[in-house]
Amino acid sequence: MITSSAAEAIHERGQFHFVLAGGSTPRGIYHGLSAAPTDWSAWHIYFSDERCLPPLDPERNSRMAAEVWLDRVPIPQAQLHAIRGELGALQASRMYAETLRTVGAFDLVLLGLGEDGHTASLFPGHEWGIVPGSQDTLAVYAAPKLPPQRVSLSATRLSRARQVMFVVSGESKHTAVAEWRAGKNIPARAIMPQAGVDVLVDATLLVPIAH
Ligand SMILES: O=C1O[C@H](COP(=O)(O)O)[C@@H](O)[C@H](O)[C@H]1O
Repeated sequence: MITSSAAEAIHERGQFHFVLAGGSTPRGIYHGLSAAPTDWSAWHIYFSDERCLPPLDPERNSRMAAEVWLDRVPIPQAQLHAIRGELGALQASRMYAETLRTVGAFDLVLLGLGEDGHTASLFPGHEWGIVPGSQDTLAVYAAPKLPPQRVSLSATRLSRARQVMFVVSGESKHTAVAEWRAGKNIPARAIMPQAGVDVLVDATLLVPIAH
């Protein structure tokens, strides 16, 4: 699905602007991508969120993607747009807003889902950036999942995309998926691209949810 989305974007516009989910769920997907037959010179990589930790910290979203995929393929360095989380939430979010200033709609946004319904670093009870004209990036403090300081793309910016795909895996996500299906206003629901979203769940989440 990712490679076909890339092929279509490259065929139509000569470039593929792809936003990555963080966390552990997409690890296997990224690893698989490292062997994909594609024109890597056309790929532009962004991150949906980042944790404010040193660049080589194993909990950094950019670190995981680099280890299993990005360090193994010839995407030009200037097209790899990491969020500089090591600079702290405010400075890193301002710098990333500047990075995104000239970038139009993303071709594909990949997102995960946390146990509490968060996506990227948009957490329940925090700012999600949903009102029209919201900033592209948010500095996040006191996140309920460590580390407390993060940077996130806003829901508005994540929704400016031709395609948005959620990947959700693990029984611990049952409640969040059930709440989402039931129409509860969890952060994932705030991602509303014109074309709607695709949600890929693993088999453990397809069984009926017991009440
Ligand atoms: O903290 C985060 O959590 C979510 C979900 O992560 P997962 O490990 O349960 O897959 C992730 O989508 C987000 O990018 C990340 O920073």
